[in-house]
Amino acid sequence: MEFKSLKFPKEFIFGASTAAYQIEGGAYEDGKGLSIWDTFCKQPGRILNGDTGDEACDFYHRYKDDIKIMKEMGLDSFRFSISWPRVFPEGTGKVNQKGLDFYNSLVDELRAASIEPYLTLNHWDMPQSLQDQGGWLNKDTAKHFADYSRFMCENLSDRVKFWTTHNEPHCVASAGHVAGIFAPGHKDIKEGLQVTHNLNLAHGLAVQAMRQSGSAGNKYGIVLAVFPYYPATASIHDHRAAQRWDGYFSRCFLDPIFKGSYPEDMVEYFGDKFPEVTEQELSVISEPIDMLGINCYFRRIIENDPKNAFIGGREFKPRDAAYTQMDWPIYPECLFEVLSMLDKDYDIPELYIIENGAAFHDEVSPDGKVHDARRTRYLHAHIEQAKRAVEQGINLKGYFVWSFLDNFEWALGYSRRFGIVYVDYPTQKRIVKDSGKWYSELLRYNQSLR
Ligand SMILES: CO[C@H](O)c1c[n+]2c([nH]1)[C@H](O)[C@@H](O)[C@H](O)[C@H]2CO
Repeated sequence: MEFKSLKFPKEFIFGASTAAYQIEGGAYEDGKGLSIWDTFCKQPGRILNGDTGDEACDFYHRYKDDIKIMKEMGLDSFRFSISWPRVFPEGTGKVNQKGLDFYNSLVDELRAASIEPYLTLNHWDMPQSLQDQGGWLNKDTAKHFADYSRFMCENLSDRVKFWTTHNEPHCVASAGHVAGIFAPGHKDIKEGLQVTHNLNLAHGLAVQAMRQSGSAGNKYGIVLAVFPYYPATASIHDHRAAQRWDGYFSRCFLDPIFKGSYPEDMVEYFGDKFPEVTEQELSVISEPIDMLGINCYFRRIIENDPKNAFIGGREFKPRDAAYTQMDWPIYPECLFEVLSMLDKDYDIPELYIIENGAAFHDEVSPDGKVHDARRTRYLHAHIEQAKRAVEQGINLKGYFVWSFLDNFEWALGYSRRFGIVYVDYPTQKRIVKDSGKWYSELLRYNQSLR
């Protein structure tokens, strides 16, 4: 029985993750306002093949049928995000009732299927109207985010227990404001660091706001991408470069949230580009949270690169590794190593793996099935590492695969498939891949032991 080595505690939950802009579609429907990704996709050259999230997986219309698939698979939980401009077309002020109705119905359908909703409030698709007022560079946006978070909590927290503020704020700050490859497409290091701080502030304000209005027993947190960082060689320059990547991409979020201060080495490294930070703001950012969601797909091997003006390093790709279609090295131990580091260095009540998965070239075979054996092997190997962490006493409470559906992969459009369910975009037909069937068997095995 292959699953004996994947036996988890009874309360451990298995789920699948998605995000609004990547699956919903309905981008201009029923009163939804523009998001910065709606705008970004319309800018020539931004997205591969000129793809957009206009229709995506049409989840906005097909969610009831998709939830039937989730139930048949035996998902314990479904992680999704709220499209802020679908509920607040201008980001603040007037509510779009049809947008709120959609999320109320989504949550009702999930609960009726005995699937635990796991919610993220900001998965990058912020309202364009707030971007027009400076977006995350404007500290008022942090307050608007807290008001939006409070509103959603008031309306859904009788049925939604798990609330996370941001998904990967580092991505919004670095890819969106330094590298310029994600919305809003800015390229300014000082701006990116200010956005880093403002996102942390928005997180803290939102947790405080939700705690005041949400139901007792709710769990509040954030989803961060955390990787193990390795130097490409034994040279001190590569070691320092790896430390800088870990310093910015992990600790410039983990430390203010869990320790109430930014890492001194990073404040020193960025010098006058680092934003002004007050003790009062740090007190808000470090508002205690109940859980941390982790996105971890691989390890990052870093070599020194003075030409990288932001962080002074670049990723090294060893030839002896296997790679996914994202050119990410396959290294299952990344999960155990990240969870062990977090358990050692931070005081975190509960940990969840919110995203882990792989893109491979998938095809529908003549038998009408999708035989994605590499994805099954990837999931098996990584879930084994999650089990290893649980056996070491690390307080890991759940694992969510990225993703439930093939979906819009940001600047790469629809060219990458991460789903355990295949989406034939021209027809929107769903096909549960072999990896989805394997994952379902794993869930059923663990449920049989409860
Ligand atoms: C480099 O891995 C990151 O942690 C990461 C990978 N991913 C993510 N973050 C995002 O949260 C998702 O929206 C992406 O679709 C998904 C797949 O690219």
